[in-house]
Parts: sequence; structure tokens; C-alpha cells
Amino acid sequence: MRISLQKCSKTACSVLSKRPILSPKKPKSEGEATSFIDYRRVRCQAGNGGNGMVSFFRGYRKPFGGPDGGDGGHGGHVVFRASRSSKDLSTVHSIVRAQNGEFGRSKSCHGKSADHKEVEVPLGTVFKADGNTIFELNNENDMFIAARGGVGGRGNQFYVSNEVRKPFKAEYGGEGEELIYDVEMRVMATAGLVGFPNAGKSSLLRAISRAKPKVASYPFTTLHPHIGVVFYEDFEQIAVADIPGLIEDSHLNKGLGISFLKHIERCESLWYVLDYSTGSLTDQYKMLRVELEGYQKGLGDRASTIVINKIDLSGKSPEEEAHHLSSLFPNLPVFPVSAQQRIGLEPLLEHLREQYDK
Ligand SMILES: Nc1nc2c(ncn2[C@@H]2O[C@H](COP(=O)(O)OP(=O)(O)OP(=O)(O)O)[C@@H](O)[C@H]2O)c(=O)[nH]1
Ligand SMILES: [Mg+2]
Repeated sequence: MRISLQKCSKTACSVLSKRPILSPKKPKSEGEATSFIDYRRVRCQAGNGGNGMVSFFRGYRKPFGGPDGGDGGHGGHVVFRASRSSKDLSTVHSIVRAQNGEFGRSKSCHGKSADHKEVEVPLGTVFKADGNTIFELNNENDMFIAARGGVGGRGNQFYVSNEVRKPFKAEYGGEGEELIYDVEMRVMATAGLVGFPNAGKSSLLRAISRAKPKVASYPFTTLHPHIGVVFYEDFEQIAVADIPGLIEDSHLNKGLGISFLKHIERCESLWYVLDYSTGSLTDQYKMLRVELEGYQKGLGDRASTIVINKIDLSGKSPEEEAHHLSSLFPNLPVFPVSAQQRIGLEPLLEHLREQYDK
């Protein structure tokens, strides 16, 4: 920074000097927060091995010393390590490169081997190539060598033998592997919020976690999934995912398309967030299930919970409503809540904990 200031023209410097050193703090944006990334296609390029050297020792009164070409260093591997502190794949770049090994040099100097490139990923990360699962990282500090670095080439010192005293031969370093993987998170959240646009999914996530997805009174406010973490008193943390709104024929690529439906697959259980103020609740539930089944058979059978939002508009207390609403969905846990007014959230959070403990 200092160098660029010295080099800049007089006028530019005078402009820079007039500006305050620290720009005033702006209020934080309420817009789309950085979205959660649970899938990446990654090209892993391991480092090449360094070449070996052809060299002969030349010293004082020793003009024809023996061969002293050093070996090249090994190229670095690309390694993925599972870590609890990593929550999504946003820190994984689409191209991951490891360094090359250094070349061997004269005077028997071997090249330095490159450090391995280590990338942290969350637990439950799956590596796929051509649709086949290659590896899964399920435990803390498990590692997967995604691409192996090339071996360093041998210098001419290595080839000295009784027959060949002056070998003019050294090896090139091996090439590092270059492989492409589809990296996915197997489980992204304990519960995924599924519902039509404007049902109040983002409001619910805001109410139960510290996540701040955008809330607005128009449909398709949420364009990417967001993850909120619910904190419990015993320091347990449980992830809940806010998924963009589904519409009729979402599974046929209508609305926001099917790309985000794959996020629903990665939720252990589904919370159907139904809007109390619009239409029949049972119809809403049936339509959502049809969409999920249309996308993938069996998805609708995943552990389900009915969350009836905007109960504050009913005029009755949630306890009064609970009995009637439960009869609409026999065999399913039903929770009448108001995300906006923060009514009925405690039983819902207890239910989340039970689901997680199971
Ligand atoms: N009265 C009332 N309004 C609510 C409640 N929860 C959400 N809303 C309102 O419903 C509207 C939609 O809320 P969002 O949380 O953005 O809905 P969403 O399901 O995330 O919508 P999309 O992101 O478009 O799918 C907003 O105007 C909220 O203020 C509630 O419990 N009671
Ligand atoms: Mg939303």
C-alpha cells in the first residue's frame, strides 16, 4: 500500500490525503446474507515433482569431481480434512492447487518438497466423480487425498555405479494428478423449512436462530437456502435450513427451478410451513407433498412436521387452535406458531431437539 502511494501522481495523492483514514461505519445491509453453499464442483490440481539435476562437482584443485546433482522435491497433494468448525463449502474454491516441488540443484542439494494443500470441509462431505461416490468424510479430522502430487525426479548422483562413474542422466519430476470432483454435503440441516412463498419460512428462521434472511411481503424473497443455528442451554447447536418457496409444478422447473430442490434432499426432516391466512391447510400440505414426490420419489415420506404460521391472525390462542388443527393432520406433529409475534416457538424448539437426539 505504501509503495503504491509513493508511486502515484501528485493529484491522486492529494485526493487520497483528504479522505478520512477510516471510512465511517455503515449500517449493516438487511439484504441477502451470504448464501449457504452445500455443493461445489472442484478441480483438484496436485503439484508436480521437481526435476533432478545433472551436475558435477568442480572445486579448488578438483576440476573433475564426482556427480553431485540433487533430487527434485515431491509435489504437494490436495487433501480435504473434515472439521467441526467448518459449516459449509463456501471456503472451498472451485480450483484447488497444490505447489510444485523444487528442482534439485548442484552440490547434492535436494529440492524442497511442497507442502500439501489442505482444505477444511464440514463433517458428512461426500466426494463424487462421474456420479459415483468416491469417499465420505464423516469423523473429525478424517482426511481424503483428492489428488496426489508428483514424485521428485532423481539427480545424476543417484545413477553412479561401478560401471558408470559419470552419469549424464537425471529424471524429470512426476506430474501431479488433476481430478474433478462433485463435492456435496450429505446432511445440511436437521430440519428444512418447506412451504409456499410468503408462508413465513424466513420469519420463522429469524425467530428461532440468529440468521437474518430477508423477510418481505412479496413472494420469492428468498432466492438461496439459508442456514440458521439454534442454540440450546446445554451448548448443543442444531442447524435449520430456510429453503426458497415452492410453487405448483416446481418439480417441472417452474418458479425458481429445481436446482434448490436438491437442498431439500439434504435435510434430515422436513417442516411444512403452512400459511394460516390463505386457503385450506390440508390442500397446502398435499400440494407441497406432490411437488416433493414429483422431484424425487420417497422425499415426501421423510420425517415430517406441520408448522402452521401466522396463527396470530386467527384471533384465538394457539392452545385453542391446537386441538382443531391437530385433527386435520392425524399422525403428524402439528405446531401452531406465529413467527412474527414469537408465539408457540418453545414447543417447536423442544420438538427439534427431540428430532436431533433421535
Ligand atoms: N401476521 C403475521 N405475518 C407474518 C408472520 N410471519 C411472517 N409474516 C409476514 O409474511 C410475509 C412473508 O414472510 P417471509 O418470512 O418473507 O416468507 P417466506 O416464506 O420466507 O417467503 P419467500 O422467501 O418468498 O418464500 C412478511 O410480510 C412477514 O412479515 C406471522 O407469524 N404473522
Ligand atoms: Mg423467505
